[in-house]
Amino acid sequence: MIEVKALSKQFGAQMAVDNLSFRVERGQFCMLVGTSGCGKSTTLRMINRLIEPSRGQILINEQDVTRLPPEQLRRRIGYVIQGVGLFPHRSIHQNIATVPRLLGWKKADIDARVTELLTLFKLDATTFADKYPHQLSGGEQQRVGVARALAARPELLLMDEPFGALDPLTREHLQDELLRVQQLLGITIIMVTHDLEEAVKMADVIAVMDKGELLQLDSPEALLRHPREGFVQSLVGGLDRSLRLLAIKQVSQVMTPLQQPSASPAPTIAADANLRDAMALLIWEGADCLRVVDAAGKHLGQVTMPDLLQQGART
Ligand SMILES: Nc1ncnc2c1ncn2[C@@H]1O[C@H](COP(=O)(O)OP(=O)(O)OP(=O)(O)O)[C@@H](O)[C@H]1O
Repeated sequence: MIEVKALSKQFGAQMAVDNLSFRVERGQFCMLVGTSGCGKSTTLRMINRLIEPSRGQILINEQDVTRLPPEQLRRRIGYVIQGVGLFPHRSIHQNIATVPRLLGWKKADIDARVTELLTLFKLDATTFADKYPHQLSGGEQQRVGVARALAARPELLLMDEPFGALDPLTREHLQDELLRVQQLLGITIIMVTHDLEEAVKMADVIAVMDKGELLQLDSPEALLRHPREGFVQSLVGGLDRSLRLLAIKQVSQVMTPLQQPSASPAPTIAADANLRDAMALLIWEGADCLRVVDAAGKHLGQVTMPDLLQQGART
């Protein structure tokens, strides 16, 4: 869906991005990770032409967008940055309506879209539409920032450390929201983060960059199990690699049929919990088996300590 070919950006003598090539399919969530200054933001900003590439091509649906007028291109691409960048003197409604208005949508369509997006992000439309950004919490502002970026149904959403300034709980909550919305809308996302945890949790593919170059592009599991020697290995290869592997799978993916109930009933865990949480619960409860339940509390199966040890092991 989006393909970057031999993309480079030179600032004076410095190669901020050096001969970068990668492809992200429609509906995929791609994370760009790497240390500070490795060229992640520059890459993102070349895709929506806030920065002009020195060399290379960017194809969206096979069309070379480096030849399109930047304003026209940016209306097809949503962009969310850390700290949101909402217009302070415009209401939440006006903020979200920005691009649809530029595109000349009818008022009724704009109103309906604003309400739809606020509802999607669990913000009550009657309460929030007429508020101003300073009347919202950081987490609410960030949700509005994402809603605004999605307003005109862009084919691609670019996000530059969108949750970087939030406290850990709000951050986790918004990560879950974004994943839910992404799955619902099937939108393609490229997001920059310096947080490997966030990348592993959310991405279909992770692109690891260092000094302007792409070192590895892989699924979270492949990256954790087979990191390229050198920088990628030092980035992902800590002792907690096994726990990160557990964090990317859901309990429902590894559960087995429930055995006969034992004398002391096993603790329960939700089918959509991840395996790291299951491991934590087993340790905390001093148990060796958990019963897996759905949202209604119905028993679906079980996971055991040996199942989890196997999933987190080097293979
Ligand atoms: N407008 C500019 N003029 C000159 N150099 C720049 C400019 N923008 C970025 N750079 C340099 O290019 C390199 C890559 O910057 P970039 O912002 O893309 O890195 P990053 O990986 O996003 O870093 P961070 O995680 O700290 O945001 C850095 O060395 C930076 O100093």
